[in-house]
Amino acid sequence: MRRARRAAASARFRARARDRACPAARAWPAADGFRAPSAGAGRGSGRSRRSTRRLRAAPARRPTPRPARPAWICRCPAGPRWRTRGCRGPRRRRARRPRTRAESPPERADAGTRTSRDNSAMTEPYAEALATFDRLFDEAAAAGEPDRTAMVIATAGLDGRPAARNVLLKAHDERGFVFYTHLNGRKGRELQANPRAALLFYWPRVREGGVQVRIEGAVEIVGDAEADAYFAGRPRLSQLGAWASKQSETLESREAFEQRLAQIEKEFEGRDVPRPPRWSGLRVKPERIEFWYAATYRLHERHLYECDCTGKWSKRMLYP
Ligand SMILES: Cc1cc2nc3c(=O)[nH]c(=O)nc-3n(C[C@H](O)[C@H](O)[C@H](O)COP(=O)(O)O)c2cc1C
Ligand code: PXP
Repeated sequence: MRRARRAAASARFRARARDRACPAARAWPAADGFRAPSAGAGRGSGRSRRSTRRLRAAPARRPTPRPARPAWICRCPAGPRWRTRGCRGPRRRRARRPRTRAESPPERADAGTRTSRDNSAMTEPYAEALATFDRLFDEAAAAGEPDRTAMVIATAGLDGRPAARNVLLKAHDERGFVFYTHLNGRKGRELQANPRAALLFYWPRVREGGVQVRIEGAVEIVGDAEADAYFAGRPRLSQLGAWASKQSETLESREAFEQRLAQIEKEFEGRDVPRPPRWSGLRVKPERIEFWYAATYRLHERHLYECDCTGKWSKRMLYP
């Protein structure tokens, strides 16, 4: 009896400690896993979290696992508590642009994935880096890059083994660079354990010989409202696919996936498809942004913007 009371008190203490911890870490939804909507589960348009929950077969609820101690120092206000003290395809003729980096970005209605901009919240070099990204992003569209939003994201779990794969940039602003994925997949699991990532864009058609952009930073999950809004705008089949895919798990056969998809299609027939609870957006909050401009004879130009541990941004050039 006394042991049970002690265990309950200790669980409460752990939960309080977790709630005080880094918001980036605590915001991950419970890893209670993907559950296909069960037969006879909740009906109705069902966008709310509550109805989403009803769609899942009732699993034994496990508490949100406390993320393993990240091997980095969190800079958020709550962070200190977590510190562990520790020639490239057909060439198109393009008008030559002067390579002035500091000009302001063109204002365009079709600003791609760009969302808000609030210079007041940014220190000057960071604002300049984001403006440069915006300008190059526009140039990538004008130059006919097949998909300027494709970026490689590199992660490493606690075993330190790096892994890289492509994802699509869906939003970017001063808060960071957002993509969407399954949180249960390899990248999702690695980022939960070690919420840091590196992003890489390569636009070979931009400027004279191509541009590379490297972004590194901490990763946080986007809010439910933001993820719901993005998910609601996806094609229905993509929405159903998000339910059907147990991303990164072994798939016995393509038929098994198709059957699963058909079953889920039936389940949601005649109603909206809610966002699966473990499918969401992840935002990489830049701490380093490097622009690499190709030059002949490998005499490239590299401009690095970085943030120190006090949040102050600076800029310097690097040898190629
Ligand atoms: C161009 C391209 C874009 C992709 N975009 C995404 C994406 O936005 N989200 C995603 O989860 N997977 C995307 N994928 C698939 C991933 O590269 C990867 O195969 C998948 O996310 C599983 O990765 P993981 O096992 O490391 O979690 C994309 C693949 C390509 C080739
Ligand atoms: C598995 C997966 N999820 C999400 C995305 C994000 O893109 P979209 O929302 O446009 O499907 C992609 C893009 O390839 C993807 O492959």
